Amino acid sequence: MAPINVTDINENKAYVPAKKALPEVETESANGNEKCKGYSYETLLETANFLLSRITIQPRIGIICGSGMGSYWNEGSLAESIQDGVCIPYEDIPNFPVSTVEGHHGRLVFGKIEGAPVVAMQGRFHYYEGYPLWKCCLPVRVMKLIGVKTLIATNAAGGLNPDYKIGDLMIVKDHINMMGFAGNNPLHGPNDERFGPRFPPMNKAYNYEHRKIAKEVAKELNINNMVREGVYTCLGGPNFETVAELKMLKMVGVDAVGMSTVHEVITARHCDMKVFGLSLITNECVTSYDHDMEANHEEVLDVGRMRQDILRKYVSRLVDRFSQIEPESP
Ligand SMILES: O=P(O)(O)O[C@H]1O[C@H](CO)[C@@H](O)[C@H]1O
Ligand SMILES: Nc1nc2[nH]cnc2c(=O)[nH]1
Repeated sequence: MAPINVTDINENKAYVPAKKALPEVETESANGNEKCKGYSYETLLETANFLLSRITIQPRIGIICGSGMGSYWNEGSLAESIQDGVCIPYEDIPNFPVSTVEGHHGRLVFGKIEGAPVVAMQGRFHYYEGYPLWKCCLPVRVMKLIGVKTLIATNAAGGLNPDYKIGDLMIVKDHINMMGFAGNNPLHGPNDERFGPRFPPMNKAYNYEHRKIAKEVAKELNINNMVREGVYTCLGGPNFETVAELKMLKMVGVDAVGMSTVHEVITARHCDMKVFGLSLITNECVTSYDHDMEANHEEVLDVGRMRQDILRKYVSRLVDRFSQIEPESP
C-alpha cells in the first residue's frame, strides 16, 4: 500500500505541524511525581508506513482477539480463518511492544474475512504485563493510521451477572472505566488533536447500529440463546477478584469483568473509530464465601477453545455485515 502522510487521517482536524518528531513525548503528570509518556504521531506514522509497505490490502475492520480467541493451538480460530493472510510478528514491527501472555500469539494478521479486508491482532497488550495504558493501546492508533474504521474488540471475561453461563457471549453495551476512576487513562498526557479532541465523549462508546446487527446475526445463526448484552469492566489484574470486590462490582451494574478492552475502546473512540465489543464468558465470578471454585487462566483458554467454532462463525458474519455499512472511500 502507498504510504500515508500526516494530513491523511481525520481530514476534518486541523493539521498542527510537529516542532520536532520525538519518538516519545514525555511530560510531568498532574501530580508531578511520575512521568507520562506516549509515542508521538510521527513515530506511529513510521509504524503505520512500515505495515503499509508490507501489505496489499486496505483493512477497514480491525479485530483484537481476546485470550483463547487468537488460538495458541494453531487451528480453527477466527485468526486462522483469515484468507490470504500475511502475518507480521510484533517483534518485527517498529515501536511495537511484544506479547507476554499465554494464549496471545503476538502478531498482526492481514487478510480477508468473507471477502472483507481486515487486520487482526493475535495477541493484545495488558497493563499487568507492565505496559502503561498508552502502550497497550498503541496498536489501535496504528490501525487508525492505516485506515481502519471499525474496531471489533473481543475479550475473555468472568460472568458476574447470575443469568450468564460459561460459554455465553456478551455484546458490550457499555463499560465502567475503573482504572480511570484512579486517574489511569490511555489519553493521560499531552493531547495531539490529529488523533482526537482533548475531552472525547464516551456515552456512545459501543456503536448502536453494530450492536443491533449483532443481535440480528445471533438470531440468524440461531445462537441468540447464548448471546447477551451487558456492561463490562476492566481491572488492572493480574490477580482475579476477591469476593468483596465482585460484590461491589455487581452493585454498580457490572455484568462481566476482565483486564482489557476499556482503554482500547477509549483510544479508538478518541480517534473516531466505530467500536463493537464482544466478551466470551469464560468463568463464573464467585460472589459467595462458601464456594470451592477458583478462577484460573487455563479455564479461560479452554473455554476459548471450546467456543472457537461459534466465535469464528459469529465474528465472520459480523465482519461481513459491518463491512457492508462501511463507506468505500477513505
Ligand atoms: O482480556 P483478554 O485479553 O481477552 O484476557 C482476559 O483473560 C486473562 C485472564 O485469564 C486476562 O488477560 C483477561 O484480560
Ligand atoms: N478480571 C478478570 N478477568 C478475567 N478474564 C477472564 N475471566 C476473568 C475474571 O473472572 N476476572
